[in-house]
Amino acid sequence: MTTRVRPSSKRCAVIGGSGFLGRHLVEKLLERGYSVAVFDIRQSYELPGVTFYQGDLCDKEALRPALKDVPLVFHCASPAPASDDRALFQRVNVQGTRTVIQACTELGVQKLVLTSSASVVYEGADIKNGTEDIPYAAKPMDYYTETKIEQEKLVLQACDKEGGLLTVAIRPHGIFGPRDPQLVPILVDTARRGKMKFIIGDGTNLVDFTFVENVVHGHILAAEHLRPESPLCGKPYHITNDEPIRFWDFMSKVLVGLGYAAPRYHLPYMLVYGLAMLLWLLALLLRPLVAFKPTFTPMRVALAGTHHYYSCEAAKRDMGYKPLVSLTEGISRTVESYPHLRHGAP
Ligand SMILES: NC(=O)C1=CN([C@@H]2O[C@H](COP(=O)(O)OP(=O)(O)OC[C@H]3O[C@@H](n4cnc5c(N)ncnc54)[C@H](O)[C@@H]3O)[C@@H](O)[C@H]2O)C=CC1
Ligand SMILES: CC(C)CCC[C@@H](C)[C@H]1CC[C@H]2C3=C(CC[C@]12C)[C@@]1(C)CCC(=O)C[C@@H]1CC3
Repeated sequence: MTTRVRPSSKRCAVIGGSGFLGRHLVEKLLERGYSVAVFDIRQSYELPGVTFYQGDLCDKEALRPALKDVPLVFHCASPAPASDDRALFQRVNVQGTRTVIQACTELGVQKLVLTSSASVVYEGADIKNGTEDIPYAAKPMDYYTETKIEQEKLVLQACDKEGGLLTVAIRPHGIFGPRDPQLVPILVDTARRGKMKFIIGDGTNLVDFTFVENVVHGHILAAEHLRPESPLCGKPYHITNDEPIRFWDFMSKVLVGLGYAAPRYHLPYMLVYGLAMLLWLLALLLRPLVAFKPTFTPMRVALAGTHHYYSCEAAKRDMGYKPLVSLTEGISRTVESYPHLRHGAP
């Protein structure tokens, strides 16, 4: 007779746990008494209570030891959204997620919490207080979004209430906070190159930016409320700060907090969007000869010039979600965490 070890309910695995969100999630899980297995293609830190497994999530054999005897798995790995490598996105976000689901099923994992993205419904037009029933983007604006849609569908369809794997997807938007590798660093780099003088459009567009600890809180609540009888099974949930802010006010607060000037001069949205499209095409055509990556991609220009904020009422109703850190507090903690990016820092 073979005896299966009953997994401790305070054990979990975080795929992508070396990343920005993943590490914040791991730290909070440890605080809450979980022991954590981190699976990632790279190891970026060491912490007591964490066992690291280094490997590619597309490789089921590599995944197995990390997910063995673990009842709860968080999947928050993805290639960086700024990449334009379509094959990589397909391989990791789509094929890799299939592999994760198979491994979870074979190993008897009970719950899988996916980090999806609110951008799965965004295609460049305004979204105001968007709810989870908005259809997926019919024309995703980039490969990242295209594959996040496929990934979310795969995970939600894998939900099996009859004793199998339970799944839920968290859709954060505009995550920011200490150690974020993209939003603040890209913003500061653009400012240092003298390109953050302009406001794209009239500057009144409202957007969600979500402090990383609130995103973590949403993930843990989702995991703890996911049961066969709960409404969470097979559903996506927006997790935001519930404080939409003008895109350009947020950018200005971060820039000014770090000692840079706030953008002042307005440029027409359609003009900048057209230029971004042109640059993107040029980069594509010239790729065999020269590699250049425009800062102002069509996706970024659209995000900077349209409304995109989402309702988190469903998360409040079904899992008792409430943001723990306000936008003002989140911005000030973020700014303080980047002394090396301050204006004039060596
Ligand atoms: N940063 C943001 O504003 C938003 C992020 N998200 C989602 O949140 C999740 C986490 O994003 P971040 O922490 O910002 O990114 P990140 O780049 O800091 O972390 C992603 C992690 O995934 C790992 N990874 C990538 N490919 C892998 C592979 N083949 N095998 C194993 N590990 C692999 C990376 O090494 C990295 O540690 C992603 O799923 C992303 O789509 C969703 C909405 C907004
Ligand atoms: C150059 C400037 C116009 C903009 C600089 C800031 C941007 C780098 C960020 C502003 C909104 C951010 C954002 C994302 C990445 C970084 C920004 C474009 C995501 C695309 C990250 C992945 C997601 O799932 C959605 C995010 C939306 C907001």
